[in-house]
Amino acid sequence: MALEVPPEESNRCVRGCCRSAAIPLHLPAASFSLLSPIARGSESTVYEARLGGERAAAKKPVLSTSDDLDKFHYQLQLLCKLDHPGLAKLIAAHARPPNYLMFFEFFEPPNLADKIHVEEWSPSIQQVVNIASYLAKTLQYLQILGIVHRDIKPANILLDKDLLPRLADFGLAMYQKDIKSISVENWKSSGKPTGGFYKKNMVGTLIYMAPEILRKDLHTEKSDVYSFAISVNELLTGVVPYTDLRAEAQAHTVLEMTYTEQQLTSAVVSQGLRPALALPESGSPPSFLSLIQRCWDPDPKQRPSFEDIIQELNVIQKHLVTYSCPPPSRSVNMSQNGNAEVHHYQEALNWFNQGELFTKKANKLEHTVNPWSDYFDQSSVSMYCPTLSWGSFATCGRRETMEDTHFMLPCMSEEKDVHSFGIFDGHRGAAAAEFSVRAVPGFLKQFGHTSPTDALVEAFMKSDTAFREELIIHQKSKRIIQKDWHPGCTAVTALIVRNKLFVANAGDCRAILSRAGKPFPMTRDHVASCAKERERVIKEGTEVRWQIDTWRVGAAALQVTRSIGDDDLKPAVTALPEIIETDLSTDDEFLVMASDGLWDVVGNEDVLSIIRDTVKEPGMCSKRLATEAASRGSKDNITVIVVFLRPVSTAERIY
Ligand SMILES: Nc1ncnc2c1ncn2[C@@H]1O[C@H](COP(=O)(O)OP(=O)(O)OP(=O)(O)O)[C@@H](O)[C@H]1O
Ligand SMILES: [Mn+2]
Ligand SMILES: [Mn+2]
Repeated sequence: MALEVPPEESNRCVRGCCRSAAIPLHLPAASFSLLSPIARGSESTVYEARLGGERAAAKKPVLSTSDDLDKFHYQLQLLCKLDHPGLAKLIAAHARPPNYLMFFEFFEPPNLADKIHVEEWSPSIQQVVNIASYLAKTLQYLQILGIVHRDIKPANILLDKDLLPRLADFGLAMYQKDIKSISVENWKSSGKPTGGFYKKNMVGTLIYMAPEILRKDLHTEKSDVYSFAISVNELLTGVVPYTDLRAEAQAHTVLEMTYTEQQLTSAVVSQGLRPALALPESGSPPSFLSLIQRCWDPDPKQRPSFEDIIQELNVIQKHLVTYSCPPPSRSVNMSQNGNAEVHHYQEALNWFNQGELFTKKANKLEHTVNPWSDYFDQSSVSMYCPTLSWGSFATCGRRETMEDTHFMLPCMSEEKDVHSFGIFDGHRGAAAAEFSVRAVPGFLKQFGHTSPTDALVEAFMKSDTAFREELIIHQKSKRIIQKDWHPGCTAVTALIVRNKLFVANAGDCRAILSRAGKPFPMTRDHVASCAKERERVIKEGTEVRWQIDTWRVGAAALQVTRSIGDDDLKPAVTALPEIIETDLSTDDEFLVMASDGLWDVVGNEDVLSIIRDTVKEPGMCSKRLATEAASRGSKDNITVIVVFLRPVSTAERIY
């Protein structure tokens, strides 16, 4: 049932200052009923209401002084002028004594603040960017009308069915022209923590206030830009601003003292304190993080406008779409099908192709047909010969994008006794992992005339340099817009030559052998929490700091200490692999290689016993391990390769 709107001349508030042609301003009492309260604020109570048979939200302000009444009329006038899909729309009002009420479109709770902190919703990067972009468009609409909102925070952002943001609470909104000077006192009176989430001694809205406001300067749309950035970062980190601070000196002081408003104010104003920015490892593109930082610049003039923000977010959105999840297990058997399978990954820059091209470009002449064929003494007839079967499984897991890649290159030589398998776990995008999955095996083949160890070292080092050079070329040619983008990947590669197994590792992927029924590690994790690695990185001139929960390397706060790519952290975060070599014997049942998505939640012993309980088919075993990791709560991409090293009996295969 539609609400009837009286003719415009008579559709006015009691004072006559608020008018509308579309929104009824003095509803008959019988047309609405207030149900239960949704929220009780310092200045109003919001009720769920029925209005003309529809659900609505009714905001009933606390009106104790004539000043409050003036504000009500100001707000109503302003709301009558607004119509935008990003707003919680005013649908009716009752602007006559004794009942002053505003009715809004109803949005199912929770609001964005409760969604993050009560429901503990952790949105994907795409969702965060979408919300930010939508919100920026709404704020640009307000800015064009000359309106500043002045109370942007997650508690004032409602969510529609599609989880798109609807900006609410125009209690502090003003026309820019009406703003003379706003004192901190005005702000405080409106501030209210949402639920019990803010630290007791912290005033709600204070944490979203730009330094110039805290200094009692004028509020401009750039102050809204600041609050926008604080809110977006809160969404990205899931952390209420300033309740979790990095181990920086200034932050320490604030943490250890009782957090008073004045102290926070002065830290924000004079020391440039800001909430902890999301880590690049969370998967946030560096360009997104840099945008947030520029939006909370101390100087309002340096902050981008909403128009700039919208444009930058557009580019980021496009980039995120390009790196969406490729179908799992796509790269399986690529050695046999060659280029045929490459095309599934359509994008401006195909890093798979780039990696493959590079190895061809680098060495057209010499391509070892039978790598390592004469490296081993042919005469030893009694030499043990493992019988291989292999399989893999790769999944995005809970992540939106797939940044793991892997290759399986069984029987890489004609003599059928040379095999190679590799996993690459990308960070800061999938580019390095996609490049390396082609480059590493490509280079490996070329070094068949050297020792397997040298070949592995060369393959890693060459892939690393080639990738970083390629990235720079594309940055120069403007095919990549982001200057500060330094993707990388960890890498593990196994090379089996007859009875010898070599595993090269850089980073935190892992390979273990099941040897005589016990796990036999073939890799060591290269992470900053390992003292030896930490010392090495520091010696190479890059800083390692304890941040949030662990040791992290450099400004990028990387947890791994070796990788391919990560140009900004070279040479400390080296691509030089650590190689472990062993002779295979009848004791060796199988080899398991996986990205850290598995090892984070499933230990070495568990991996062995899970395989023992699974049908002896390597693909099934891989899938079982990945599924187990997902069910144990792994938040990462998961890639598993299982290689059986002994003939698997039919009986074992079935049971
Ligand atoms: N249209 C709506 N639909 C559903 N819930 C709403 C709606 N409008 C407001 N709410 C809920 O009521 C809460 C308070 O609303 P609002 O922010 O407008 O009131 P306020 O008194 O100005 O609050 P504050 O003290 O934050 O200034 C919101 O955080 C939201 O949870
Ligand atoms: Mn509010
Ligand atoms: Mn308010």
